[in-house]
Amino acid sequence: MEEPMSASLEALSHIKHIFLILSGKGGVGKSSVTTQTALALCNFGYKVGVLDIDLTGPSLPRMFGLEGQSILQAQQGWMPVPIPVPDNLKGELKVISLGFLLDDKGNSVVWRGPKKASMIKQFISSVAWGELDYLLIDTPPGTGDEHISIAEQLRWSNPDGAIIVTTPQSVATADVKKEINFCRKVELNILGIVENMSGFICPHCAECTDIFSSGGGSKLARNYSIPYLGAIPIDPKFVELIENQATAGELLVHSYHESSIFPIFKDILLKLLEQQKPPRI
Ligand SMILES: Nc1ncnc2c1ncn2[C@@H]1O[C@H](COP(=O)(O)OP(=O)(O)OP(=O)(O)O)[C@@H](O)[C@H]1O
Ligand code: SF4
Repeated sequence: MEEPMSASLEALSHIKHIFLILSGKGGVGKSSVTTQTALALCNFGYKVGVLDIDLTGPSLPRMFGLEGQSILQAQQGWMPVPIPVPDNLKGELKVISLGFLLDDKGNSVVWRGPKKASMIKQFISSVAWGELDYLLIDTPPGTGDEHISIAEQLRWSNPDGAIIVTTPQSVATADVKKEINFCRKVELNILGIVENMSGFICPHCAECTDIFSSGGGSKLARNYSIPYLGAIPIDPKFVELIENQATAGELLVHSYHESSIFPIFKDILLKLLEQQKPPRI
């Protein structure tokens, strides 16, 4: 067995809980679920850090309305980009993403495995998060180099586990099962499955209608003996809130709690918190 990674352990030593967010396929809403988990936890008054290890397509700067921001290098390490939260929220939010380090902020990188591994190692060992209640790690789709690296980096850090995001259409595919098998292979606890884009919230009357099949997520969870955390419908208002940040400068964090998706997500979060391990510190 490898030696414990002391730099990683030290950097994460003031963090109570660590969640990873995984999906078998791209575009199922993994980054949206990461974003909503962070916002909902912040609404509950927690200190939250978000680490984006999707190196080839970092989308969190856009989701949080932070495009164009940069990471500062301080004596303690890389300083995460803080999100200004409204006064009525007691929580804190900060983000680290490769997107903040790229010269052309809209750009992405094409790196081989060792370079990705080295970047992830640096993200885990060199960020000065300070005290956090939760660190959320958004991963790329599938089970590639980034997943192997992060599992290795967190091996001695006792993360709470992974949230697996799927859609009703992709729930039956081999991709989700691969994700479950990956977690079992690297001994990463599975906190539960979230079914995203499950039904559609009408922007006129807020009625939720099932467009595709539903219930696949809960069936899959039952089959694999994994907790089912719940379903999030497609909410055009949520997309609008994300897009508005760029045009109106109205950050998602200020208006998320007013969206119809927030009460739904709050229930998912409560179920998720039931699955978490005792605090690491
Ligand atoms: N529940 C939802 N309601 C409305 N829009 C959603 C919902 N979930 C995700 N979306 C939208 O779908 C698009 C894809 O979502 P997202 O970027 O979160 O997926 P992803 O799985 O992280 O993709 P990738 O891993 O390929 O980057 C985004 O534009 C997002 O705003
Ligand atoms: S969902 Fe039904 S009630 Fe709502 S606007 Fe559409 S048609 Fe009308």
